[in-house]
Amino acid sequence: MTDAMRQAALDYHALPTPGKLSVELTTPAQTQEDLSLAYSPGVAEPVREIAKDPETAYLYTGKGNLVAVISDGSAILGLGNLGPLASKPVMEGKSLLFKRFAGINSVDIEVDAPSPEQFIQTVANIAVSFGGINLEDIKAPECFHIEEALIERCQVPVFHDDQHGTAIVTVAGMLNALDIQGKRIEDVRIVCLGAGAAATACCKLLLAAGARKEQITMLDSRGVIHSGRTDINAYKGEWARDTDMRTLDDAIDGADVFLGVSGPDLLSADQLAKMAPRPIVFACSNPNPEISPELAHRTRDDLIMATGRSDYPNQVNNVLCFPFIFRGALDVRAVRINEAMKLAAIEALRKIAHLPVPDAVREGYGGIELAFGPEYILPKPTDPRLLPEVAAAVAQAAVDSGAARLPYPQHYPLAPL
Ligand SMILES: NC(=O)C1=CN([C@@H]2O[C@H](COP(=O)(O)OP(=O)(O)OC[C@H]3O[C@@H](n4cnc5c(N)ncnc54)[C@H](OP(=O)(O)O)[C@@H]3O)[C@@H](O)[C@H]2O)C=CC1
Ligand SMILES: CC(=O)C(=O)O
Ligand SMILES: [Mg+2]
Repeated sequence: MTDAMRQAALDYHALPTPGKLSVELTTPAQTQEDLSLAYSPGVAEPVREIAKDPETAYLYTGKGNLVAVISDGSAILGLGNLGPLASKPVMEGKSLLFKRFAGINSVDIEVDAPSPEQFIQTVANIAVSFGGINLEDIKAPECFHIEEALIERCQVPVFHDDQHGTAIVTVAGMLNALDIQGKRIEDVRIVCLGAGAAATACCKLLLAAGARKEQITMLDSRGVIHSGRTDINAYKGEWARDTDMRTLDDAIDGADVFLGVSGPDLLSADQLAKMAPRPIVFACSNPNPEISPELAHRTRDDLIMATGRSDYPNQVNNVLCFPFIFRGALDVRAVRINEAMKLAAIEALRKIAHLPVPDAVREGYGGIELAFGPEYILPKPTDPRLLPEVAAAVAQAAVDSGAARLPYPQHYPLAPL
């Protein structure tokens, strides 16, 4: 990042007021009468109603359109465990994206918890305030138990975005990229660099989409996850292969797909050069990918290259999922976000990428041509069709799969924001 860009990023966060969010009122609060309705004595009436019937909280409070973005700061982007306070800009950023793209009110909550159990207890204790819980940037393996426990304990959808949001967008982009490269998911050899939250969920969902487990080689910071390893936890153990490969150098030879969800600059030009013809490289580590697009394109001209960033073509980033999957889930008051809802989101994302791109979207990206192909495998986050299409697909899947507590919304399809 240039010095000018770094300063612009800091200024963006500092000005015109520190941070990226504020709270606004939705009801009048000017007169004595307003105050006696908003606060004492009027506020006692909805209190009594909610005490009698908790469902009325969705009628008398903002709960139904409020998602908490919650982190312990243990895996902030690809920057590592920098603690809860340092994660706040990212969590505010996720809240910004919820509001901007799906009209969902969101608050960021950074939890300084000395143990996963205390984190779980803290989130479970406050979950009643929200329509949904978006867990963010919590490292593996703790994130798996944390999410499972919270799904069990909370009455509202709990979704670890780095696992499932990332996996949904990755699979949608991968299926489209494979089509362009003329390859079938059943046939391709996949190398996944990283064995944490994002990697595990992406590989699971790739399997659900048709990939074959024996064709996936996963690596952590110590190399290939193989059956001889005695230093791996049970989550990694699920991916252990009976193989002589030990390093990325070994694994990448002849691979069709590189999925990077690990850290910066870990795939070299030589390694990329050894991949099969027409390879697919998703270098998704943020802010710096496993290989820079410049180097990748200099190295070979037959690849499809994607990163997690907004400033290159093919952004594979969970922003394409979490605002819209929560919109659909909230609007049918889903009790959970299940596999059917994830698959519906994948299909909706894939489909939009095939449609002509609205001029307004192109203008926001410097007026460049955008059409389905190697440089455009997924819609841009600003595409106004994401909200109506993905939310509708998710809501319908929730209804059909029994996760919804309300019928398919009469006010759907939603108007673009
Ligand atoms: N584009 C997107 O939408 C998203 C991108 N990401 C990116 O994915 C990365 C991982 O995030 P997440 O899964 O949440 O974090 P986790 O902490 O859960 O996992 C990180 C994984 O990366 C591995 N790793 C670290 N360094 C290396 C290395 N040198 N070689 C191989 N593997 C390495 C770790 O290995 P070990 O297990 O040995 O410690 C671990 O398995 C981040 O860079 C993040 O920005 C994440 C979510 C969404
Ligand atoms: C995009 C995102 O959630 C991450 O890099 O962690
Ligand atoms: Mg994240």
